[in-house]
Amino acid sequence: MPARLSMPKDKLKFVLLEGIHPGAVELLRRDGYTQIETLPKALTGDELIDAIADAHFLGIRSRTLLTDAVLARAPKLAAIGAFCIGTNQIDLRAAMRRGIPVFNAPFSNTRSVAELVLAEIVMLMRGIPHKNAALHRHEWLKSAEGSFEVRGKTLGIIGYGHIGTQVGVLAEHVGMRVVFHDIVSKLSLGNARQLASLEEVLAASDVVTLHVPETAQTQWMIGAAQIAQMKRGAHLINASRGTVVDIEALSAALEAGHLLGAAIDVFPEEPKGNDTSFRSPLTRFDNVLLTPHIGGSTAEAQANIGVEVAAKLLRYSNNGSTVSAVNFPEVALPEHTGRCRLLHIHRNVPGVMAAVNERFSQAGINIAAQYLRTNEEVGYVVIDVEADASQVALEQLCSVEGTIRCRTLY
Ligand SMILES: NC(=O)c1ccc[n+]([C@@H]2O[C@H](COP(=O)([O-])OP(=O)(O)OC[C@H]3O[C@@H](n4cnc5c(N)ncnc54)[C@H](O)[C@@H]3O)[C@@H](O)[C@H]2O)c1
Ligand SMILES: O=C(O)CC[C@@H](O)C(=O)O
Repeated sequence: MPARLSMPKDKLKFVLLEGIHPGAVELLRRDGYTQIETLPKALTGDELIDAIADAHFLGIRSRTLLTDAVLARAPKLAAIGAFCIGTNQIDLRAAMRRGIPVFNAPFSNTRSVAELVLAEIVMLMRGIPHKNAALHRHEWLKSAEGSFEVRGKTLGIIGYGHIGTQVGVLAEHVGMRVVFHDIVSKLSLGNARQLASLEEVLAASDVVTLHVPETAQTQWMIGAAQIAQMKRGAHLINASRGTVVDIEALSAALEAGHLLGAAIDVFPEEPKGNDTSFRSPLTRFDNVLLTPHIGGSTAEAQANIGVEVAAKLLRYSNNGSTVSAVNFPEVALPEHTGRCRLLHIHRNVPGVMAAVNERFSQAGINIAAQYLRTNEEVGYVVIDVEADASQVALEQLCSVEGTIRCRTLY
């Protein structure tokens, strides 16, 4: 039996920004969704608000800022797909309070970032950025000065999560010693060692690479004091978030020769798209390898992310499942063939579920199945009823005090 949604699939609008992989569009179309708007870049201000005003599903990457004020202007928004790992660009709590689950791709580009970082370690240790820049200016710098093998050197990883662990494994394969710092006690892979503090890792490493998320704690966590704790002649790599490193402090350390080089993929201010120019104090340094936030931008990663996140949005739209949502109670759901499925998102306050069940009972509606998950603020209940009861059931549900959102799938 084909799915009957609260709105037919061809009335539900997807808006996909920031050049999301065409595989996502293909998957949505194959599932019967026809209203899919795509844009190659991020939007801000009125342009963003206009684009999402009547969207039911929104797909973004790292450059679209979704604040509570922006979400308030998207009253129909049912879910957000972050087609990347980081979700710091979204006010996750505000989205949750508005009944909007957010889905991401927690590891589809992990390997791509790790491979880039491994390559950067080798490039930096050999002084390649500097020599490459010189050759482009017709200067011949054939010299072994400042050029080292990575074998036997120490790599310090800050943030030993999905990416950090992969980087550590790859680095050990080329003979590096790996130490790391994480706020959580972690299982070390290979011979990696968790040191007692950030300071110890900074002091022990020939190359320091950052793989923390953007949080209040990680904002500017590498400043002048931390760089001073690094060995003279060490290298710094940042492919995490631009707000983790104080760029002025990094520039000063490069200027003073305290650091021999750096590879930076992420910046405090990044252009919204490829038609915008890039400015940074780091462009003046030959020994800094600059990349335009492409750690995760490989054909493989983008194709996988496109399909992974689109599939999560489809599952929520068609089935109600919130499994792997980053900001929402997770409800895993079986198929509901032959029945009508109602989704009810409510404030998690006493009496809501009692009111739901009482109303169904008074209206003589039999509940075939009920699934409930809550967190400290929000409850998400999914109720299956016989198809002929769907309209009455939806009316009953939507009028319960504390309701944030409700809709019917069948
Ligand atoms: N450059 C790119 O294109 C690119 C691609 C993917 C991800 N990223 C960034 O990399 C980040 C890390 O990705 P991941 O998949 O490894 O995330 P993850 O959540 O698997 O790992 C992050 C690790 O950092 C640790 N951590 C958190 N706060 C810390 C702190 N204050 N000090 C030390 N450790 C801390 C966590 O405990 C965790 O182990 C993402 O959040 C994203 O911002 C960038
Ligand atoms: O593709 C992007 O814009 C972000 C990539 C990366 O920073 C991520 O968080 O996955």
